[in-house]
Amino acid sequence: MLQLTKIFSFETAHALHRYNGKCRNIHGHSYKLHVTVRDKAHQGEYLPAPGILVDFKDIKAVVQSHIVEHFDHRLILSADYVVAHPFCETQENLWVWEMEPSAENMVLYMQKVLQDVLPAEVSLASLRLYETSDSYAEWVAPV
Ligand SMILES: Nc1nc2c(c(=O)[nH]1)N=C([C@H](O)[C@H](O)COP(=O)(O)OP(=O)(O)OP(=O)(O)O)CN2
Ligand SMILES: [Zn+2]
Repeated sequence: MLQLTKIFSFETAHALHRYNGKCRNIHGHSYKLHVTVRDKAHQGEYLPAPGILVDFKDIKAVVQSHIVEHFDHRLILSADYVVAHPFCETQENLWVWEMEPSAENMVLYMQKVLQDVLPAEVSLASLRLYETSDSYAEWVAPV
């Protein structure tokens, strides 16, 4: 199986409603997102000129416009969190979600967005979202 991965970075603030610990308060992360795509039909043969499955630039353009530009320098909170902390509503960069903005839910959201917009030659194989250097959530396509 042939796969390609492109790595993205963005800064986002969030808080986890009802979390028992410091992450219940608004704080930020420098997220790293690893987007891996795979050939839909590759059988192991060399690729004809120019020898590429899909241009890294095309993956970059899609992920930048559909993910990074929406998440970068935003504050993401659940509707439940905002109800419990109404002062947050005044934040210009606020993005209210129906679910909690955990690493798990963020990666699931990204999968739903990206599955429909990637170049036709490839499908989404996995998404790995690093919240810190040693913590990540990952979605992996069923084989
Ligand atoms: N399963 C999850 N657990 C946690 C999430 C999450 O999204 N999914 N999120 C958080 C906090 O938002 C944040 O990521 C925690 O940051 P930090 O405290 O820096 O991370 P560590 O707990 O690894 O830091 P230590 O310094 O090792 O305590 C929490 N959990
Ligand atoms: Zn956090």
